[in-house]
Amino acid sequence: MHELVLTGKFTLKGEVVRGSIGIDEGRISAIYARKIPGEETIDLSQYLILPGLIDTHVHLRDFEQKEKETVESGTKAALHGGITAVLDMPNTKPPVMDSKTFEKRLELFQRKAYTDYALGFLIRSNCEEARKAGADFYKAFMGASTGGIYSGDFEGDYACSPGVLSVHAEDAELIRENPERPSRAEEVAIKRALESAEKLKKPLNICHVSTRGGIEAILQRNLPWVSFEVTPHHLFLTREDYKRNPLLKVYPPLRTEEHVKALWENFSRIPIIASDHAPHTVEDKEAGTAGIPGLETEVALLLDAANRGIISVFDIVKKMHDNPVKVFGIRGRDFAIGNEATFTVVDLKREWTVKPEELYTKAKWSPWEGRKLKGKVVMTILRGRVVMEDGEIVGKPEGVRLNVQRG
Ligand SMILES: NC(=O)N[C@@H](CC(=O)O)C(=O)O
Ligand SMILES: [Zn+2]
Ligand SMILES: [Zn+2]
Repeated sequence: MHELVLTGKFTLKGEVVRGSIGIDEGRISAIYARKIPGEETIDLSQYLILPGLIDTHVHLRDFEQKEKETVESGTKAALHGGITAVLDMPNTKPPVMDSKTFEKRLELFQRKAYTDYALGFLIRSNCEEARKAGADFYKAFMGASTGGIYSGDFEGDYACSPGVLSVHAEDAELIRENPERPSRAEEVAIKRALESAEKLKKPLNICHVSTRGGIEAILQRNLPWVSFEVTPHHLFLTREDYKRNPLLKVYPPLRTEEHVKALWENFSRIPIIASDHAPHTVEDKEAGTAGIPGLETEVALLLDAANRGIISVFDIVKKMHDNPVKVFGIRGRDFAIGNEATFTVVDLKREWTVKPEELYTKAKWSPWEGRKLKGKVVMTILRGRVVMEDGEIVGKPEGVRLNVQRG
């Protein structure tokens, strides 16, 4: 008799299977295409059980920017949005650029994280410290974004990275000369990053790709050790939305229809969808800071797109679970016997309207305020424990550090 049994439909190797998942001590102990007895059974037959989704690009701020977001508020927002693990970006205040600050951030997450987590380290001519920190992944900026830190020698920083390097690819010179950050600032930076990747043959993950030239350059080069992310805002919004709502200022900027079309033309070859959850207070946004919150809407936007037939639920699993696991070397998270019983449960039929007051993020605004979406995350399960149900966070901060192959 299993401690817990989930009954319902779940995705398994590209199929939707109706059956039961047996869970013991937080791990998957059985997967059956029929009902099985359990001390406790949760009937999820109306829903679809996905492997615990992972967001590889979030800014949880905290430290000296608690008013923008804290690890607590940001990871609660993640659970609310069906995200079971976050990769935390190091452009914090102070930035995570030395091993002491890295240790401090690790200790903060151990106390406050409601989701599992992997922590980043910002590389900029600090190779020694990067090695000492033993971070879960590394981050470099080729041009200034929030926090203003960027590499003087990107290739040198990339060469030094002890693990997977995520990169913000906008050319420093071009964005200095053109503050509106034209698409060529991204395209030039991506091409330069690909030159370095060709030479160094080390894992590189290009963040928030937003342009035709950018995505086509990566796909043409087709280097197996280069992956990339696309955000929901660059898929579902355009420059026209920004003209109507200045809060939608973000780096890289929202693009014209032409670029958005290129992302959709190549959608099947996008490895990772990540939110780039970049919370700022409304005051800061009105003062012109760049960044868009996305943790609590990203999965629902994709479910809504699945209901409209433009993507499939398997795309969500591939781009928010399977590929993040592969690219960042995350262990123990695959949907298989013996692995962690961590799931994102969705109701594909649920229609709802995005309301700022229902958000857990401190950034109490969303580009999709008032938007009616079909598809919602209804439950998040972490190692066999229900931690979010129908919008309520019912767990405690029991997130753990992801087991990644460390640099
Ligand atoms: N994307 C943004 O516009 N801002 C991000 C930084 C980043 O991802 O470049 C932030 O931290 O605010
Ligand atoms: Zn960035
Ligand atoms: Zn970012």
